Amino acid sequence: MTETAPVRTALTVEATGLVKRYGRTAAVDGIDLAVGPGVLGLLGPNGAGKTTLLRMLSTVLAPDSGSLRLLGRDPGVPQERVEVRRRLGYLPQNPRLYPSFTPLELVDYVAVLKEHTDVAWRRRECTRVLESVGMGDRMHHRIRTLSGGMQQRVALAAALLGSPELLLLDEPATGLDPEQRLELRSLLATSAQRGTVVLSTHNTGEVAALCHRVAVMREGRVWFLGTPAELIATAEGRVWESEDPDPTALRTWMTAAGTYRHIGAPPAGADLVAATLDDGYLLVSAGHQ
Ligand SMILES: Nc1ncnc2c1ncn2[C@@H]1O[C@H](COP(=O)(O)OP(=O)(O)OP(=O)(O)O)[C@@H](O)[C@H]1O
Repeated sequence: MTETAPVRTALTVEATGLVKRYGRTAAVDGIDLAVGPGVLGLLGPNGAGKTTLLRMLSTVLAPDSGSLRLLGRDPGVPQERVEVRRRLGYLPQNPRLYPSFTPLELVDYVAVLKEHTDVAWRRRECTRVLESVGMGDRMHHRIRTLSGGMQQRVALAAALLGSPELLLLDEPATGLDPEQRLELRSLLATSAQRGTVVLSTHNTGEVAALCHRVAVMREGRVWFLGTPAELIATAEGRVWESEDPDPTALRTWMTAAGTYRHIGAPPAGADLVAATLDDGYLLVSAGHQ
């Protein structure tokens, strides 16, 4: 097989006017996105279109319209798509693993699908990625005997195969205990030194700890794209606390201390408090950036 030289570009993802519909639902409704090296977090409420966007970026799903370039290539062209697939890793939401396979067999199978033909390399690489997610001691156990968090780590190992330049992760921390979440953070920080990581999450703490940039999605669109600090800044001066609920607030909730925290347009004399990433996210996802 003759292979063309990989195209190196500062932008790993270049999307313009990306659209994907399911019947009358526009799951992704005209997204423009330019992503370079580092970790990009996708935040958004249920049904915002995060999974659909990640599935398009992973070449699993073709867009209905718009243009998409991944790693400088056009995934719509079969030959270029093969190269892109070799250079990206994808962890789907709720990955379904073959229960009778062992982790080693499963990860090796993914390596074969990526057309890695060197058996010795595959053995080394599969062992390396399984060890990197803390599954080295269980790589010969049947997947059906593993806990949910362990299965998630096996799926993550498969995504890390070949140290991909573009790593796409759909809620990667699902099922992981706090210690494993910390391990995941350092794994992803390492991956981001080599290329681009795009992950969807509902956890703003994860975004604050890990992401260089954050996109807030709602109804199939990106409503905010910037650094976590910039997302916090959208809420500065718009968060206040009081002893009682405030019906003028956009959102109000009770804190652990029993006081009320509000976001929106503060009334005169309001007791303004420092904004957090949660506040910024809540404002933007409510359509009030
Ligand atoms: N295969 C499908 N068939 C029909 N509708 C779909 C399909 N996949 C997604 N949708 C719809 O597209 C929209 C976006 O869904 P998507 O799964 O991309 O959102 P999400 O942001 O990942 O949500 P969550 O946070 O719940 O995972 C939703 O309205 C969803 O119901």
